[in-house]
Amino acid sequence: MTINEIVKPFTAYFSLNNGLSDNKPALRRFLSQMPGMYADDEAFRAAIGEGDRLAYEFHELGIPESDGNLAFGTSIVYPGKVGAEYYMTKGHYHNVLDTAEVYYCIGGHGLMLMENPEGEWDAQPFAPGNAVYVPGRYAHRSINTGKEPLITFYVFRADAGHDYGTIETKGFRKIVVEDPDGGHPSIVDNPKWK
Ligand SMILES: O=P(O)(O)OC[C@H]1O[C@H](O)[C@H](O)[C@@H](O)[C@@H]1O
Ligand SMILES: [Fe+2]
Repeated sequence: MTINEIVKPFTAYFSLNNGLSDNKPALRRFLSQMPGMYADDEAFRAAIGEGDRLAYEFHELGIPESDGNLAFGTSIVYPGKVGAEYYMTKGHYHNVLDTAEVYYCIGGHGLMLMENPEGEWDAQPFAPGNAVYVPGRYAHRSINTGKEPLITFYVFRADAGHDYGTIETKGFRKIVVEDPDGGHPSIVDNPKWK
């Protein structure tokens, strides 16, 4: 570790009400930044046509990406759907594939959808108080299946990096859609999965 990578003790504030921090501006992801990621292209075009929507935002504090450091912050996925598919993050693998991550749910309801290159997949429930463990080798995507913002606090080793390309190309095996009878979330095969 070089001298400018030494982090001094500090405290960051994240609101328990909306997940936002005043330490650093959040990085915002609008629907238009996720072309092709939702299953229903027509519904996606229609959604963008009505004016772009903020799908999620997250705080990345800029901790040096070196071994021994921890990256942490909040992620806020807003309620909404593209067609029947709930708003979600892009999702990613870690560049250092065997890096795990913990997400602690502060507010809202949803699912953490995961899959690994071995073909296993899983979905764990986000509800206030739940800490979801994402093991190494699992790509992960947060999905808001509720009516309130889904707010999570995450921690992972800072040198893990993000691999977005694999998911952008292949997609996840599963998608989470609102069931037409009853409005409950259901996990179904992704018709676009490659
Ligand atoms: O990176 P995305 O898949 O777009 O998700 C947004 C963010 O979600 C979480 O907060 C992760 O811990 C971040 O590392 C990630 O960048
Ligand atoms: Fe991650």
